[in-house]
Amino acid sequence: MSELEFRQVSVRYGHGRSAHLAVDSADLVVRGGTTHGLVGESGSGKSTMARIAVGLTPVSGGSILLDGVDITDRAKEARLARRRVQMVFQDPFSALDPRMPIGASIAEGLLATGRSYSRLDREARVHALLDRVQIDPSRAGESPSAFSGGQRQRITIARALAAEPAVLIADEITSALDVSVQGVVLNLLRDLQQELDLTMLFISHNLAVVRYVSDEVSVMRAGRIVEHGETSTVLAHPTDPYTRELLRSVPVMGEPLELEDA
Ligand SMILES: Nc1ncnc2c1ncn2[C@@H]1O[C@H](COP(=O)(O)OP(=O)(O)OP(=O)(O)O)[C@@H](O)[C@H]1O
Repeated sequence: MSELEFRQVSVRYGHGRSAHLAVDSADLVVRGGTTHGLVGESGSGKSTMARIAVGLTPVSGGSILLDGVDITDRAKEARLARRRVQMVFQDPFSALDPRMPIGASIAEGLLATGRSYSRLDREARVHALLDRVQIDPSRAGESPSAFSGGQRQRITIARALAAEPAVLIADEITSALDVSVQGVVLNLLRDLQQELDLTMLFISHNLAVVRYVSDEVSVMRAGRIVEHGETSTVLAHPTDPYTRELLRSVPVMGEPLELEDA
């Protein structure tokens, strides 16, 4: 089981007077085999944390360690380690190439393992992955447009799993979905996390969703981690005023969370 650690990480967008510190000396540890929720209001820096972990955005300072290897480094070892961190994005409609059959998209994910597969092995693996995310494997040749939003999100999860990730980063993966299918995707993710002993960073502004899947939680505000701990403790006894505010202002399943007095 792999551990992902953000150590004193900062990210600055832009230069000079227009520079903006999106992440400010953030520390966060996703323990091996657990799900760590990252919550915070829009613009607090959550997606930036996801993007730096998979190398889509460079860090301006600090390091990100996967089992002790700094994956922000340019060395070959770091690049190989970074492939073991995979991300599932918010929007399943833009995450898949519309011209590519879904089986081919999933097969692309296999490349990150660095192994070579025969055509038969590749097909067998793609079929097994589709089966695992409850999509009929006989539909591997169909394009993404033939599938619903929830099905597409399951296909993107299958693609991420094809890379045999040590760490999965899920960035608002249910927010573009109908409420009716959000539960299906969350349950699938929870099952996969347990089955594969995945280490998962689960980003969402929806506290109900975070509570459902996360062992631990960190709260982000204006680029800083303002509070972290076991999910049940943080949500029941938030110590930071911002967390209390967040809990009060975000309706959870239509109801404000009941807060015990600190
Ligand atoms: N490519 C970029 N260039 C400049 N500023 C950016 C860029 N990406 C994000 N930002 C800014 O950095 C800050 C953090 O953004 P980020 O997307 O990480 O927050 P977030 O918490 O994920 O928000 P949301 O939930 O709305 O996606 C915001 O002020 C945002 O406007």
